[in-house]
Amino acid sequence: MIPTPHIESRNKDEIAKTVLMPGDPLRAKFIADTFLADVKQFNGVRNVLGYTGTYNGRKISVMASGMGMPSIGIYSYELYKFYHVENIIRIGSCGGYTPDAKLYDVILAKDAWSESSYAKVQGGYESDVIEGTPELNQRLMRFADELGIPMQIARIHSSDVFYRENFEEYKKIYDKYGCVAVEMEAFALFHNAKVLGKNAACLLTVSDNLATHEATTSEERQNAFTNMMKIALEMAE
Ligand SMILES: O=P(O)(O)O[C@H]1O[C@H](CO)[C@@H](O)[C@H]1O
Ligand SMILES: O=c1cc[nH]c(=O)[nH]1
Repeated sequence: MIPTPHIESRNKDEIAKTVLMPGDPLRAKFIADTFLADVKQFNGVRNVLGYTGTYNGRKISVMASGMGMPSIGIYSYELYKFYHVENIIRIGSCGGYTPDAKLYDVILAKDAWSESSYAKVQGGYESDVIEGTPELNQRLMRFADELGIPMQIARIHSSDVFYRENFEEYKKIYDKYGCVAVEMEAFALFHNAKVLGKNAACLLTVSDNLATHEATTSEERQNAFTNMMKIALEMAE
């Protein structure tokens, strides 16, 4: 069933087996412009930009997910199911829940805890925790090591809500569930990978910290989180 309602490519070979997936379409463009050669744009529907190119001669794609679980739920499902994508690596920004999470730190999500109904509604999944694919995580840990980039492996919180009325709630989520940072997509991505027999991982860069109130700018979130990009790009086939 291609093209899909949200991806305009008519040829599944235009998309690599491994797709890097930032939330921000302009972060996807930055990665294509900065790191890839022989770049071809395969999606522009709704400005959710998608590109395929080569990294050190190896094929890889990068496409935005938009923000939130409904959005990454659509794009990751279409890529896995209709374009035969095998691996999706989310490369996102996150808010630190503890002062130990410093701006620009890279976190690999071992698993995601969420109060979201996404997995239950999509596939009857009852638990509130879903793991990333351990084999992908092993590879990403090795790449980070080889590149000399420090990376923490931890549980994260996937939230449906960016602006909580009760701001202090994050402290309870840290204490009770051990989530070191918050973002808004990994739980749905991990679920889609699980139900479709595919692989998913989530690399995050700390863009702000709820405990210390430090924050990066929107421009830095778009263009400056290059360490996680370099780790993820090593996944090129
Ligand atoms: O920087 P991205 O990948 O969009 O990730 C984070 O930033 C957005 C919120 O500002 C949410 O999508 C959240 O998950
Ligand atoms: O979802 C997110 C991403 C970055 N910072 C936050 O506080 N929340």
